[in-house]
This record gives sequence, structure tokens and C-alpha cells, in this order.
Amino acid sequence: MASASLPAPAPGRAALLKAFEESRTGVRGLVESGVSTVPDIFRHPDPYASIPLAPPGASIPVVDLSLPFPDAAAAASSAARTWGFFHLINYQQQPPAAGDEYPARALAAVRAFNELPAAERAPHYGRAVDGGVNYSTNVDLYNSPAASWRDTIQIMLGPNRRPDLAARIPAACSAEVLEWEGIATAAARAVMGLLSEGLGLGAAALEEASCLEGKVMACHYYPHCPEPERTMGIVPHTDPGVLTVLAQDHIGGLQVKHQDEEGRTCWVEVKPVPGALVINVGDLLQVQSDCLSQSQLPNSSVQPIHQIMSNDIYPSVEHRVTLNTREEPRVSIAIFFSPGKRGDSVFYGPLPGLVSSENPPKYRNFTMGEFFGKFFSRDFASKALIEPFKL
Ligand SMILES: O=C(O)CCC(=O)C(=O)O
Ligand SMILES: [Fe+2]
Repeated sequence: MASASLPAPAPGRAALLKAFEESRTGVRGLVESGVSTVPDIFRHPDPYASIPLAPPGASIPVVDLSLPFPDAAAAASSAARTWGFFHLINYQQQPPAAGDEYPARALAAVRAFNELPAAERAPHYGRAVDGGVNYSTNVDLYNSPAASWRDTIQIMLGPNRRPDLAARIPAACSAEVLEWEGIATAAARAVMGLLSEGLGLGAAALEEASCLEGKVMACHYYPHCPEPERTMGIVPHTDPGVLTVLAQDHIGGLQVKHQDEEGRTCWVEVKPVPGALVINVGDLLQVQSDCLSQSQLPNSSVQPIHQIMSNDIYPSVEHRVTLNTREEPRVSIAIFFSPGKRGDSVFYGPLPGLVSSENPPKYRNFTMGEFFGKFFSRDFASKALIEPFKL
């Protein structure tokens, strides 16, 4: 019996991902090739469903670093408790000189790299983390049900920073992003001081717990999208670290989940504020407060040596990036700070000073290896990261 020849089956998601990945030019490469629709692998079922947008005028709090320390600490602590997010202003001691404005210079340099000809970007494309730098589309590309419209240069700044790191970062932005690292780290140090103070731990607690030493920078480029309603820039997620310092350009799109006084949940836009950084609490600050070193335990009794976790006092709040119809791309640079002390015998868990019989610990202790192992084996879109550590 003669069989009519059937059309070849449409390639499955795995084959489409493979073809996309082999182009080595990211989402920007799709835009360069002239796509006028969002390819299937980037389509989200209904990206903007479910939770409403907050009315215009709603916004995250502002913390002014030029206020006297106790006032700034009270403002940061209140913002972190109620929103998990705030704008930080007056974080640079001196206004930047003309032509030397940061973070604008770093954002422009990241944009310049992403807009180099495809043949110059492609050699950088890859997912390996051992080189200290990678450039790819979505760190969770193979773990998530739908890809997002974003390319990222990821830079491992510490601990175990490579001595040749500067040479491994694309030359188009290397000097600028490393200059920005210094300024952003100074801002993070100041904010950690405020937040530690706000927990009643004294200003030095987070820094002493090595929370400025673990650093990953993610330089995001969100190309213009032909169908912004079909996909996302970043799906709703929480950040894994202790604290995130984010610089964004003028485009906007970041939104934070927030519950108002009447208990209604909505997405609040984080509109770009010139001269402000966006600061947010990460999962480890929500959870952690107590770091234990087995090697320092006399007679196996437990002696806390680091205390950094807030036992849910500072929540790590979901956020996402939406796309818009503007022709321009969006650029942002996030630095995720986390504890630099990572040995198998170094444990993190709720701070003894914050727990009592009325306020029992909500999480068990864990190592950074266990924590980041969970982070890299899941897709972005879940709050599931800290669930396994809940008591
Ligand atoms: O680009 C942004 O505004 C946010 C980026 C972000 O949430 C992240 O990298 O975790
Ligand atoms: Fe994030």
C-alpha cells in the first residue's frame, strides 16, 4: 500500500534550543537577523496574567545615604522589612566628574559589547563558569519551560577571583564594569551596615560574616522585542544572595511584587530614578543569620561564628522584568553579594540573636555548597530555593 508522505515533524524544543545556542549570538542575534515574531522557545503561556499592576504613583521607598547614620539605618530597615526593595540615593561621596559618570559609563559599555557585530560577540558565547566570565542567553535556558528575551555577561568576582579576570571580560566593557564594581561594592558595604544595624546586630555584622566577598555580576541586555506581550525579560524570581545592587538605564521594565495595606498583591514598577541604585534583599538575608564552623566547635558543641540571616525579618521579594514596545534595548547591571566563606564545614542559618521561644528559627543550617547546588539545578521562576531549608 502506498503511503502518502507526511510533512516532517516540527522540530522539538530541544532541537530548537540547540540551533539557537549554536548561533552563539544570543537574542540580539535574532533581532539582527530581522525576526518579526517571538520564536516559539521564547513564548510564555500568558506572561502578564494573574496579578494586577499597582496604580500609577505606587513606588518602592527611597533611602538617602546622606542622612545621619541612625536615620538612614531606620529608613533602610523599614524599607527592607516592608518591601525587600528600595532606591538608594546619594551613595557616591563626590558627584562624578563630567565624562566619568558611573554607572552610566558601565551601562553604555555593556550595550556597546552587545551591539558589536555578531562575529565579534560569538567567540565569547558559552556557559562554562570556570573561566570566571561567560556570555549567554538565560543561565537557566535548559531548565526553564520558556526562554526569556535577554542576553547576559556573567562575571564571577569572588571568592576565588581569577587573577586574569580583567583580560577575560570582553574588552568593550572590561575596564568600565570593573570600575563600577568598586563603586557598587562601596554602596553595598554602606547598605549592609544599615541593614545589620536595623537588625540590632551592630553595623559590622554582615561584612564580618564575609557577605561582601561573594560577588557575581550579571550585565543584562534586553534587546528590542517585536512582540513584547508574548515573552518576558526575566520571569518572576527572588535573588539567591544576601543583597543585590542593581544599576539600570532609563528604559524601565523592572517590577516588584508587593502587598498593600489592604492585603492586595500587585506588581509595582521600579521606575528608573536618575542617580539612584536599586537595592534588594536576597534569599540568604531572608533566611540566614548564623554561620557555624564545625572546625571551631569545641567538643562538638555548636558555636556561632557568623550571624547574617534575618529569619524572615527582611523578606526576599519576587520581581520580574517586562518588555515594552520601545525600539531601544534596555541594559542593567546586577551585582549579587553572598558570603565568601564557603567551606563544607561552614554552616549558615537563623541568627541566635533573632530567635527565641516566641520567635523560633524558621530554617535549618546549611552550607553554601548545598545552597548554590540547589540554585544551579532549578529554573529561575521559583521561590523553591529556600524551601528545602525551612523547618
Ligand atoms: O534587569 C533588571 O532590572 C533585574 C535583573 C534581575 O532581577 C536579576 O538579574 O536577578
Ligand atoms: Fe533578580
